Amino acid sequence: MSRRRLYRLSVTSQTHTLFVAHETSVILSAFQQQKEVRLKSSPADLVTETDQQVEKMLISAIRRKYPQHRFIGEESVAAGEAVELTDSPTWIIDPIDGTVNFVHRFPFVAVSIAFTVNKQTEFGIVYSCVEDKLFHAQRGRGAYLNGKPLCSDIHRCVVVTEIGAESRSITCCVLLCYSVRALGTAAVDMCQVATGGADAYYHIGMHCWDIAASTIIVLEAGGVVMDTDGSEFDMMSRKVIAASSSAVANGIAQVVQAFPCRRDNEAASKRKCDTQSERAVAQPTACVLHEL
Ligand SMILES: O=P(O)(O)OC(CO)CO
Ligand SMILES: [Mg+2]
Ligand SMILES: [Mg+2]
Repeated sequence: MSRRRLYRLSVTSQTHTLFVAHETSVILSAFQQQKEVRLKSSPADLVTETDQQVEKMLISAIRRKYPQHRFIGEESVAAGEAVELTDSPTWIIDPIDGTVNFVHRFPFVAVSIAFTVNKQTEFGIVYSCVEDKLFHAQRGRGAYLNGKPLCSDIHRCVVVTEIGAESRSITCCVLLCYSVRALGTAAVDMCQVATGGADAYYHIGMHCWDIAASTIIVLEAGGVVMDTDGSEFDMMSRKVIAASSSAVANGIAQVVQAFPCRRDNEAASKRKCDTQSERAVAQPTACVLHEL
């Protein structure tokens, strides 16, 4: 199957073409290779050369075309850039969503790209590279998987979330629903809701680059996105429920237990904890390396 996919997306009245083929071929060719792994904010927050390389490639390709646009990129933020979502056209990029999967060759890794103007998401792209599944949505124009329209018409009561250091509320949903799944990539988890493969996704602790693109894909597929407390979704809050209907989303909001979580756009000085961890453990761990 050809992995060269071409997007034609209308951005602020201009039609432009965005190739993601080259960037994703970099991920696929590195997928089976040995990787040098570094830790960021915690032992489960990994980064590889490929994450950094793909983010640089994407940003420089987009910047050549749109020099005035702004960027929020996961690895640029890890390198010290501030997270600032303004009214200016802004690209929110997660070069590899599912880096732990990528390191372990668990075949769910995605490139996630969202584009916002006036803080509103205009379009989102999630490319699940190994599956060769390309999700995209544009505001008001629907959501698509490999070019075919998506709708969220299925109620199978399967919920996706992620189980990690900051995922303290999983047990409440296990008791509530039929079954819980975790694919290791928030972007692909949420796209499962858009396809109807799962009824809902919820999480506290993901970042804007993990969920920005898949949020508009869920909405354009007919789904619902809200804060885990049932209030309006806030891209910077790091709290999200995505569901096939308001009833399902509200049901989850009623049982999710809140816990403190720093906003993405909190001042860098207040994110001291992450920075200290990065300095302390900037080398591979044995538990990761024995798999390589
Ligand atoms: O692999 P990443 O980009 O760190 O994202 C993880 C969550 O932090 C999976 O969604
Ligand atoms: Mg991510
Ligand atoms: Mg990532």
